[in-house]
Amino acid sequence: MERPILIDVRGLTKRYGGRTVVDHVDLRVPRGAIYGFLGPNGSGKTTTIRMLCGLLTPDEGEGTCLGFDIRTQAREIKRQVGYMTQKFGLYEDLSLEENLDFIARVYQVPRRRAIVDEALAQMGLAERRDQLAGSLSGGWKQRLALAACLLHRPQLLLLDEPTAGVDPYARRLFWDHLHELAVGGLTVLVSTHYMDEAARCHELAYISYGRLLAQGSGAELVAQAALASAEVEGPPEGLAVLGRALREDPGLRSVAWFGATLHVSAASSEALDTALAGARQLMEQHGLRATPGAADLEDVFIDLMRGADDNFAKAP
Ligand SMILES: Nc1ncnc2c1ncn2[C@@H]1O[C@H](COP(=O)(O)OP(=O)(O)OP(=O)(O)O)[C@@H](O)[C@H]1O
Repeated sequence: MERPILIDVRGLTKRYGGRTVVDHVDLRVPRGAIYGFLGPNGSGKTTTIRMLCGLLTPDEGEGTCLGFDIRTQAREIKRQVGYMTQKFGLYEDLSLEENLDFIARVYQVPRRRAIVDEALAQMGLAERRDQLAGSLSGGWKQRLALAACLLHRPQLLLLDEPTAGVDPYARRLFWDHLHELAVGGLTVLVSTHYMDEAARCHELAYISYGRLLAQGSGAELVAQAALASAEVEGPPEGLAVLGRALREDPGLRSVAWFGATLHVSAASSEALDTALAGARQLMEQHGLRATPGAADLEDVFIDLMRGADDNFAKAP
């Protein structure tokens, strides 16, 4: 069964001082989706997310979020949105329970005490309820922040780089929790720079210089990009020499160390073969071997980033 569309917008555009920072973006997000926004710093991810949920009015474009008009019904949308910003916005010198209780009061959450208890239990924070928020590690702070923005039972959750600087295990727990919430019908828009997080999203949008360059599931984006890849193995000194040589080759899209191997990708298998054939002598000299590899999301995003046209630079 097709899931209902929760966000449906067309032509979203935002300009600041003559610069178009979001440029005619179209998006459809189904209910219960975890939708990831990727793109370089300053590419317009946060601005797009804020326009989608009524926090910012677009200069052009139209559409609905949660069935409400993003231009005229922003107030109704905001009531049903939970927003977790990049900075920890809770009170460090209040306990976990006091923080949640305070937020619940601000939102006038009914059955406040029961809801706060439930939130502490759900996030595995109950045992730490009396601990000061300022004494939590990064991963626990993120969990507390997530608990806080869910207290008023939003339909849509906006997460702006929610786990920056958090260790992989805490990140995994955080994401497992997001998936459980999504199964329950919550829709999540999340911006991230982490490839492992991108891979955990149901759908992705890649934005560069305000333009939506690619959209789809991780597997679809990898297939659409149709990059050809190879892994080169051998002595590290040889790989370093080869890496420097291949980075000068305009036929290649990326050359990067993956552990003890060099990962090379190109727009087509012909381009990859040509580049490796050109380096054959160097590879033989250093005892290096190339085997076919698989392009991944990181290759696709690096490729999109390098191919993007800097329309910001062209602004008057
Ligand atoms: N209120 C504002 N006034 C002027 N320029 C702004 C304003 N808000 C954002 N911008 C500019 O718009 C562009 C897009 O910013 P945005 O925060 O949406 O990018 P982002 O992709 O979320 O970046 P990051 O990954 O660094 O968080 C940037 O160049 C930024 O400087």
